[in-house]
Amino acid sequence: MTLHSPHLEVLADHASVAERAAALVIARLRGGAPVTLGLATGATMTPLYARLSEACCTGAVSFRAVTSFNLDEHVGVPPHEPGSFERYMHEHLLDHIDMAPGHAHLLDGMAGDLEAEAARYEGLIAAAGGIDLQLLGIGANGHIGYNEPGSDFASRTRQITLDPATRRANAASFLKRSSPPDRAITMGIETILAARAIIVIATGRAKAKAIAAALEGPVTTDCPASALRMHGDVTILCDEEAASLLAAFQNKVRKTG
Ligand SMILES: O=P(O)(O)OC[C@H]1O[C@](O)(CO)[C@@H](O)[C@@H]1O
Repeated sequence: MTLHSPHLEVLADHASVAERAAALVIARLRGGAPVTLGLATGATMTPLYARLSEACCTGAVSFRAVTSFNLDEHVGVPPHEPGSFERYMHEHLLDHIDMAPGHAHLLDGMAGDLEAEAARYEGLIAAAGGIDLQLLGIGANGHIGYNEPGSDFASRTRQITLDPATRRANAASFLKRSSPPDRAITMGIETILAARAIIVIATGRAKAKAIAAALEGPVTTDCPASALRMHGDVTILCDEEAASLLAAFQNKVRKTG
């Protein structure tokens, strides 16, 4: 197995990380050639999507030639309900940009046959020629998409049972339910690693352990994000809190401090 060192950028705070990520996405879309994006959800992504929406509004970027595939969706949560990733995507990005109708693909967590839904999605990604640029967040337990610890690095899109820690982290998004959903459908780790380039964004102290394990710990299914070191084109954008447990960051701070 060949391992790579992701390109790491540590920025002051969440706003600077979102600004930098937006600049990278906008640079990729400039010129108007067709681009297939992989999209993530979650609190980390919200300021990035706000900047991309704003940039589209002012004409600084267009999504007309973009096709997108979202990473994951909760099972059994209808699209209109709070906590649905489909609802999140409409609220934060899709309703504010000029993407062509039908070009934004989302997993259907309400599908009766989730295996067929996963196969449909993999087929659509393949038919689109694969993903050019995948945006990723990271869970506090190191998950990417909803590939929880223990997920096979050779996994493709499938149904997964969420960790109790992930369900606790999700609780605030599902206040109208007696408990957050226990299952999701997610692109697999191999599906994610098939993207031609990947940008990971991580902010806040709660992500520091996962970032340190992903970049400096062993490459192991115990930390799904460590699989990113098997990919040759990964950029990690962190704020100082998320980078705080990285030896590489601590050494730099010691030298410049
Ligand atoms: O940005 P958050 O809300 O901390 O979530 C972290 C990651 O976990 C997920 O919720 C699971 O896919 C992603 O949407 C997100 O990138």
